[in-house]
Amino acid sequence: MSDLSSLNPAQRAGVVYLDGPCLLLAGAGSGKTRVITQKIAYLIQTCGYAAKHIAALTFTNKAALEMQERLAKLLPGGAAKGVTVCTFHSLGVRLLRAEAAELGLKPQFSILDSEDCLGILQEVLATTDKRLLRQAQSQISLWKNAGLTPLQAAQLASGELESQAARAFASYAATLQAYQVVDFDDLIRLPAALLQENAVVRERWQNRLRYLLVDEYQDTNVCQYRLLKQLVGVRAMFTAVGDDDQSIYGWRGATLENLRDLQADFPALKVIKLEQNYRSSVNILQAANRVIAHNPKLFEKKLWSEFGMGDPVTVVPMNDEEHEAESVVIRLQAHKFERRGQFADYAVLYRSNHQARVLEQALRKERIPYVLSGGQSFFDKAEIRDLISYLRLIANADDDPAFIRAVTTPKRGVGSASLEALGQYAGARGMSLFAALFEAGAEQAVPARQLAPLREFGAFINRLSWEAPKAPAGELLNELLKAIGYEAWLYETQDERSAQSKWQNVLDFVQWLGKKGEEDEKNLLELTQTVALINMLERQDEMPNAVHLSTLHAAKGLEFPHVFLIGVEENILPMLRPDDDLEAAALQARIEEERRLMYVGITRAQRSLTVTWCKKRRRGRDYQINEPSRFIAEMNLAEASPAQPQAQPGNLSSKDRLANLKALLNEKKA
Ligand SMILES: Nc1ncnc2c1ncn2[C@@H]1O[C@H](COP(=O)(O)OP(=O)(O)OP(=O)(O)O)[C@@H](O)[C@H]1O
Ligand SMILES: [Mg+2]
Repeated sequence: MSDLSSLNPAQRAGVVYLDGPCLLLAGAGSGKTRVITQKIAYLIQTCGYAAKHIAALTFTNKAALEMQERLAKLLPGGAAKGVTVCTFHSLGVRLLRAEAAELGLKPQFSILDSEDCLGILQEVLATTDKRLLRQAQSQISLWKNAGLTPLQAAQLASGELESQAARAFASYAATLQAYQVVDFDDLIRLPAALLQENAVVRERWQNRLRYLLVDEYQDTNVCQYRLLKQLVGVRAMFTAVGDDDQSIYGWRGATLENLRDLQADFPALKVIKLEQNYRSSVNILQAANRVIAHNPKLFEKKLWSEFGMGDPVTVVPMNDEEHEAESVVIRLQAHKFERRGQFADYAVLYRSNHQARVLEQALRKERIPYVLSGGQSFFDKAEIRDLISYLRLIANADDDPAFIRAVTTPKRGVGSASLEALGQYAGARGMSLFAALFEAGAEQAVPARQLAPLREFGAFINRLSWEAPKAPAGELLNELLKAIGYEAWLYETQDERSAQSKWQNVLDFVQWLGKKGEEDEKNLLELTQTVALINMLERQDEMPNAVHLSTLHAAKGLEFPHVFLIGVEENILPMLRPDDDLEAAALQARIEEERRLMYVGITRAQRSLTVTWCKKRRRGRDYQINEPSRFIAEMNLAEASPAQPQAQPGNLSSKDRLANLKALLNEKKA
C-alpha cells in the first residue's frame, strides 16, 4: 500500500505532484529513492495508472532489483509486476530490440563489451599500444555520449591524439554496423536518435510509457537526457531525483549541465528540496557536510538529522596496506562482537578495485564471509567470455569478434592464416566471416583442409540458432558444452586446479542462466542481451550474511550500518596520477569530483564510520610514502569531538593478531 503517512511533508509533496515535470534535488539519505517507489505505488493505487505505463530508471541493475523488491512489498499480489524498473541501458535494449528494423539492425544484434571494442579499435588503428587504444576508446565514448557523429567529432578534435581518435571513430562505427553489433554507448545513443527522427516510433513509446521516474539523475549523460526528453515529450510527465553533490561519473560523460538544462527545457519544472536525512547519525552527517562544503555550490542544501550524535567518526593511520587490511578485519570482528551484529551490517569501501585484494586475503584468513561488488566481474573471466562468445554467435552469426573467439576456443585445427584469408575474402565483399564461410568463393580463399572444420563449425552454430528460440536455455548450453568438449579442453590446457575452478565457474554460469531463463521466461537469444548488460559495476553474489566490499562508485545509493572507508590518502582519494599533467582548471574539476566521491562514501554509513589511511604503500618493489588525504582534514573531526585514543596494532603475526583480538574483545567486555 502506498503510505503517505510514512513520508515527511516535502517528500509527500514530491509523491503527489502530478501537474507537470518534477525534480527532487536533495542530499544523501534524504529519501529520494523512497519517494520514487512510493510515487509508483501512488500512481497505480490512487491515480489509476496502469503498471505497464510507468517506468522507473535506475543507475545499476542492482538498484533496479532493489526497487522491484521494495515495490513488490508496497504493492502485494503482483500489482507491481508490469512496471518497467530498469537501467537506461536496459530500456535502450528493449527499445532497440523492438524497433531494430527501423535502424537496419536485426533484433538479435549483439552487445559488445569493452574488450571487444578495444579489439576492433586495435584493428582500426593498427596498433597494439594499450594506452593509446584505451585513450581512443574513452574519447570515442565521450563523443558518443555527447551525441556527436564521427564527422562532428573530426571537426571538434584538437591535437594529434584526438584527431587520430576521430578518424578511428568513423571506421569503428562502420565496423560495428557491419557486424550487426552495438556497444554500450549505442544502447542509449541509437534509441535517442531514433525517437528524435521518427515520429511514429516516438509516439508509440510515449504512449507506452506515460509516467517516467529517474533516480540518480545527476549522473545522466547528454544522450540519456536526450532519450528522457524524447520519451516524455511535451506532456513531460516525469519525476527526476538527484543530488549534484553525488555526481561521480563525470569521467564517463555524465554532466551536471543536465540539471540546469532540465530547468531551461521545462520551464514548468517544479523543484522540491528535501533536507532531512534519515540515514546517518549527526557525527557522520557533519563530517559529510564539512567535506562537501569545500566544493562550489550549485544549489544550496542543508542536511540535518533527528538521530543523535552517534559514535564519533574515527580516523586510523596504518603502516601499510597489509596492516590496514588486518586491522580493519580485527576492528570489524571486535565491533561486531560488541554489538552482537551481523557481518552484513558492515561495508568496506575503497577507491579502486585493486585495493580489495589484500582485504580479501585478510578476510579469508579469518573465514569471514564477504561479497565483492564492482570488482573484476565474473562475466569478465576468460571461461565465461568464451561461453558468451558462443551465445552471441548463436544469436547473431554476423558478430565477427564472437565468431573469432568461438571458432578458436577450443582449437579446431583452424590456423590464423586461414582466418585471415577468410577475413580478407569477407572484408572485400562487405560480409561477415560467418556468411563468407558458405560462399563458393571461400573454397579458393581457404585451403580445403581448413575449410572443412570451419564449415562444420558453422553448421553446428546454425543448428543451435535454430533450436535456441524453442529449447530451454540451460539444456541448450549443456548440449553446447558437450559438443565442443569444453571441459576436456580446459583440463588439457590448464593445470588441474585452475581447470577445476574454471569448469566450476562454467557450471555456475550455466545454472544461473538456466534459472534466469525460467524466471524471466526468456530464451537463450534474449538472455544473451541480458548477460551483456551485467557490467563490471554490479556483480553481486547473493550471500545473506556477508561483509560488503565495494568500490565507492558501486556503493552509490546503498546504505550500511557500519562503514570502513579505507585508503583515504593523497593520490588514492583524491586519485591523482603523477603523469596526469592537468591544467589548473581540469585539476580543480578532478579534485571536486573526487571530493564528491568521498561524500558518497561517508554518507553510506548509518551508525559508525571508520576512515583509514596508510603511511606507505607498495608500488612494485618499492614503498611509496603517503600523506593523509586532504579530505580527512576537511572532515574537521577535531572540532566535532575530542580525539579518541586509538589502539594501534602493529604489523603482527597471526598468533599475535589473535591474541590482540582476544585482548580487544576482553577490553570491550570489561
Ligand atoms: N520519511 C521517512 N521516514 C523514515 N525513514 C525514511 C524516510 N525517508 C527515507 N527514509 C529512510 O532513509 C534511508 C535513506 O533513504 P533513501 O535511500 O531513499 O535516500 P536517498 O536520498 O535516495 O539517498 P542517496 O542519495 O544515498 O541515494 C532509507 O533507509 C529510507 O528508508
Ligand atoms: Mg537513492
